[in-house]
Amino acid sequence: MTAIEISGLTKQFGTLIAVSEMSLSIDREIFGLLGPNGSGKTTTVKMLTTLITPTAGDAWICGHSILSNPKQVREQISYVPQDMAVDPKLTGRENVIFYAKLYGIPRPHETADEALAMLELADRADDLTRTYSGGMRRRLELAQALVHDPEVLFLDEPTIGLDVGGRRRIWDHIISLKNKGMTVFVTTHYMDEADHACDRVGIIDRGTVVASDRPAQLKADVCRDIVAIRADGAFTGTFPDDITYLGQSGDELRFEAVNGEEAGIALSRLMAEYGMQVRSVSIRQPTLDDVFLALVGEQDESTAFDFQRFRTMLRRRI
Ligand SMILES: Nc1ncnc2c1ncn2[C@@H]1O[C@H](COP(=O)(O)OP(=O)(O)OP(=O)(O)O)[C@@H](O)[C@H]1O
Repeated sequence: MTAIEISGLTKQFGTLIAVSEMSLSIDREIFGLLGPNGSGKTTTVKMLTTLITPTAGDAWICGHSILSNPKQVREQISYVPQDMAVDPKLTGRENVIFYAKLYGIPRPHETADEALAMLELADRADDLTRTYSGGMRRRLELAQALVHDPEVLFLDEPTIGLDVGGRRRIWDHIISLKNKGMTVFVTTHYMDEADHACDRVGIIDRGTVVASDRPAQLKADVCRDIVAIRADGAFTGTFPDDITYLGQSGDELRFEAVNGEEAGIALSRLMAEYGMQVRSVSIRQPTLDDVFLALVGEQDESTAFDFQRFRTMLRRRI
C-alpha cells in the first residue's frame, strides 16, 4: 500500500487558492517539497497531517483517507513543525517520556531510551534541554516524533538555523529512517540539501506543483549548461536566441545554453557592448537551485524568495 497518495488536493482561503489540485504518490522515500514563501508547502503538510480540512480532493496515508479516517491517519504519522516545543526545564529523557505517555505507548521509559539512543542523545539524556545545542534540540524533536514508530514522518524545515555539521547529522538520521522503511515528507529551502538527500522533489509555485521527479532527472530535463555572470550596470539589449535567461540570484545573472563556454564568451562581449562591466563569468553543471529558478522564475515582490537575504539571515542565527 502506498504510504502517501494525494489526489486533486486543494485548499482555498476565501478567494486565494493556496494549494491547487495536487496529485502525488509517495512511498518509502524522502520526498522534498520545495517552493518560495507562500507557495503552499505548510498548507499541504497541514492537510496531510489532518490539521486543516481540504476544500476539495483527498489524500490517503497508508490507505486511510484524511477526510474520512483522520484518527487512523494520525496513528500512522508524526509531524515535526518548525517550532515544535521542547521543554527547556526538563531533561532530554523527560521530554521524550512525556511524548511517549502522550501517545499512550505501553513502555514509555524503554521506548524513550531507544529513541534517544537512535538519535545519539543517550549520553546527554539526563541534562536539561536548555543546555542543548540547536542541533541536539532538533534531534530531540525527532526522537519525540519517533516514539510511536510512525510509518510516515512529516518534517517542516528540519535543518533551518543549524550549522553545517548539525544539518548533515540531521539528514544522516533522516536517511537512515528512510533506509529502515519509513516514508519522509519534508519541506526545505536548502536546495543543495534537497539535492543530496531527497529521492524525489516536488517544486510548488503559487499552490501548483510545477515539477516532481528525482533531482538528477529534473536537472537533466530542465537545464543545460549554466552560465553565471556578475556584472555592473543594466543590460538593455536582447539576449541571443540560443541562450535562455533564467533570472537573477543575488547579484548573479544566470543563463542556460547548450554550449556554456561559447555562450559565456558571447554574453560577456554583448554586455561589454552595452557598457556593462563584467566582473566574472562561470560555467557549470546545473544545480537544483537553477532548476528552481528556471521553473519558478523571479517572483513579484510580495512572494519573491530572496535567497541572498535568507542565507544572510541564517548566518546571523548560527
Ligand atoms: N489560515 C489562512 N488564512 C488565509 N490565508 C492563508 C492561511 N494559511 C495560509 N494562507 C495563505 O496561503 C498561501 C500559502 O501559505 P503557506 O503557509 O502554505 O505557504 P508556504 O509555502 O508554507 O510559505 P512559507 O515558506 O513562507 O512558510 C499564502 O498566501 C498564505 O498567506
